[in-house]
Amino acid sequence: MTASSARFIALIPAAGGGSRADLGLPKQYADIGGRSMLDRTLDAFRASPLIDAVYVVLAPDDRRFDLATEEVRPLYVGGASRRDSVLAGLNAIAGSYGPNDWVLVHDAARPGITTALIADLIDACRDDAVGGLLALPVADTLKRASGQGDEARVGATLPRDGLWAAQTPQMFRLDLLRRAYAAAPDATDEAGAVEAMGHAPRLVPGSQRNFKLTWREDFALARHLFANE
Ligand SMILES: Nc1ccn([C@@H]2O[C@H](COP(=O)(O)OP(=O)(O)OP(=O)(O)O)[C@@H](O)[C@H]2O)c(=O)n1
Ligand SMILES: C[C@](O)(CO)[C@H](O)COP(=O)(O)O
Repeated sequence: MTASSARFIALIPAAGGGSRADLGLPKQYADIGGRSMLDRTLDAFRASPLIDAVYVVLAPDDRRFDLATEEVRPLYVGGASRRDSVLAGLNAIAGSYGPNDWVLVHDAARPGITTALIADLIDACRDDAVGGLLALPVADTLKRASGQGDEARVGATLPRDGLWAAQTPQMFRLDLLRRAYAAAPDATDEAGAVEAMGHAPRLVPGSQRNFKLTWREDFALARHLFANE
């Protein structure tokens, strides 16, 4: 298969427990304007003409997933960490694709993703030797804390020049990403694992609407932003 005929596969890790949001259910199933966050996140991938297949990585004991349409294929192989879930998903699909097919890994917890952002990432990376990710330049002044909780104080102000906040999707070739994650048990994103192999992933401007819903208040904001979409 030539680089230009490589396929584009979406892999959506959705096997987390949502402990920081503390909503009483895994946050991917939290309601945003009448539909679950996971259903909303999948919209852009189902609608993208560039995406050949969409997989969702679920916890092995997940009984809530009910979106089993032909467009979305569930993989009940989630693990203890995001990295474990993504690697298990990659291993589950590896027999069906070639080593040079592209995998776009996207958090179920980022329902603001759009077909336009997916196209931006693919356009920027499809001819790249490594791959890349959506990200945003850091806009706030950064403080390193000394102490925790009520005792937290500023220990230092850090230079933010050149710093970007990583979003998803993160897009890498299937074989490279499997090897990278297998060698990086503590990686918190795909790019980090690939960087540890000595590569420099491409940074592609994302969007503030593609924020990750982590805390309870993030869901109130998402309902305000996305309920009419
Ligand atoms: N063991 C895990 C942990 C996380 N994820 C997924 O990875 C994405 C980003 O993770 P995060 O926002 O940290 O979700 P949770 O792990 O659910 O949240 P928390 O860390 O607050 O428990 C989410 O779509 C989440 O479902 C996963 O598939 N498997
Ligand atoms: C992958 C990610 O969304 C990039 O910002 C982020 O690293 C996930 O972090 P989490 O701690 O698993 O939420």
